[in-house]
Amino acid sequence: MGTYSNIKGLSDVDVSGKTVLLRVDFNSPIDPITGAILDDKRFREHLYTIKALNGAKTIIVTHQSRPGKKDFTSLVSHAQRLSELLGKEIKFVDDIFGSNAQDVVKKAQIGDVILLENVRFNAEENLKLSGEDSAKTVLIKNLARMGDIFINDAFGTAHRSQPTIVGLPEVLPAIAGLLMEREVENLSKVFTGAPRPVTFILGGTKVDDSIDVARHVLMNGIADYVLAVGVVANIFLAARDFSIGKPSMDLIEQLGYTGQIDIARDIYSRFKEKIVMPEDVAIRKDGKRVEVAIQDMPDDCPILDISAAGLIPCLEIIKKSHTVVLNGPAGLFEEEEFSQGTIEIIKAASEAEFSVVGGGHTAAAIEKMGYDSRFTHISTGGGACIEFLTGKKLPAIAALEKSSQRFA
Ligand SMILES: Nc1ncnc2c1ncn2[C@@H]1O[C@H](COP(=O)(O)OP(=O)(O)O)[C@@H](O)[C@H]1O
Ligand SMILES: O=C(OP(=O)(O)O)[C@H](O)COP(=O)(O)O
Repeated sequence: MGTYSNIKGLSDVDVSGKTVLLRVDFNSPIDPITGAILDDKRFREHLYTIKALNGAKTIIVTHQSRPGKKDFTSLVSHAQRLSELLGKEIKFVDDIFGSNAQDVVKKAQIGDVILLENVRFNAEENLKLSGEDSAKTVLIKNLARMGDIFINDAFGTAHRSQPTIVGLPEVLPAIAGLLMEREVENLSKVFTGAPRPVTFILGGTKVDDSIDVARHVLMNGIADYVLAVGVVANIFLAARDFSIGKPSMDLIEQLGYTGQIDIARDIYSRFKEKIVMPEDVAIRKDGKRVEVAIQDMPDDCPILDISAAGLIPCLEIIKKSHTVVLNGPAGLFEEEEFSQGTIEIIKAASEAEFSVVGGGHTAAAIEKMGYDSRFTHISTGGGACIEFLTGKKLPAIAALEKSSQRFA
């Protein structure tokens, strides 16, 4: 499979006539009252793999949310949405591996698609386990009995060392699905072979992950520039001893990222010439958007966007970049008054020869603008994408590599 030659894909293995266990990530935002699926991007992205399995019996394994959360639900609506998108009936079973599920699988015909119940309804799936320990679980032993081959297409869950992700490849020959392949190929191209200059735009609120990515890509010569925006920019501004105002400092503290300021200071001291951030910002003052230079920042207002003047150096960097990796919005874009920076950055990033996007909020902002097709790749992963970009080998990928050696 391209740069990951140790992993097999659908072009390497003939699955026709087989019973395939397909792990996808249909975890989606849902209406807490009606249970309706509010965004079906992940469904649409998995369709290519599901359609490619037309010559097999397909058993889909997925999760929705996790125990304790309001959107931890059954997959009835998911089955409905998948049927609509696929244009054929999906057999939903309100069971994971019990006799009911085993029965439906036994009776299924080639071309049938079965969706099992939310796999996180089984307590074992919520454990963080090694591949070996996962293989010993009741869940994996029983799921494995139902299929001939395992296909992992769940890139969004690739950073979780959970039984269906790392255990099924231990006990069944495992390959990557088409979405997993596309994600891994595009995201690894960011590290090697991407046209330079390469710029990472890191925003949003996941500061610890973003700082990790910045460190990895700067230390390893992967990025020519890091453009910090959103709360990540506020951290770097604070690290440079600018006063960012009490509300923005309070938010950093609430998010538990105060310690990241020192880490940002260290990175900035080493890579000053490569790290850019807006030094002119938009704040909320007396309920309205006001633009100020960071030196004139009042102490009682939050920084919520980049100002028009602050955008100029940011857009300059993006315009001269041939590769742009965009992860996290540049401000409180949900409020129109503070969406300008995010919109302008998305517009500029979409012009790059090679453009990769991570993060649910960022992808949603792009989709709302109707700009999706202008990007080379919009990842279906939030946590998985950012962890991949920190240079770590994701558990799902390590498990697929191991499986292709074991079942060579
Ligand atoms: N300066 C800011 N102050 C407060 N919130 C911000 C700021 N910049 C961005 N945000 C918020 O960050 C959130 C998204 O962050 P994150 O979850 O990290 O993005 P993604 O889902 O794309 O990875 C949005 O809700 C946005 O309003
Ligand atoms: O949506 C997901 O992660 P994401 O919100 O980081 O993209 C995945 O389905 C993983 O879910 P989890 O974070 O509950 O393990």
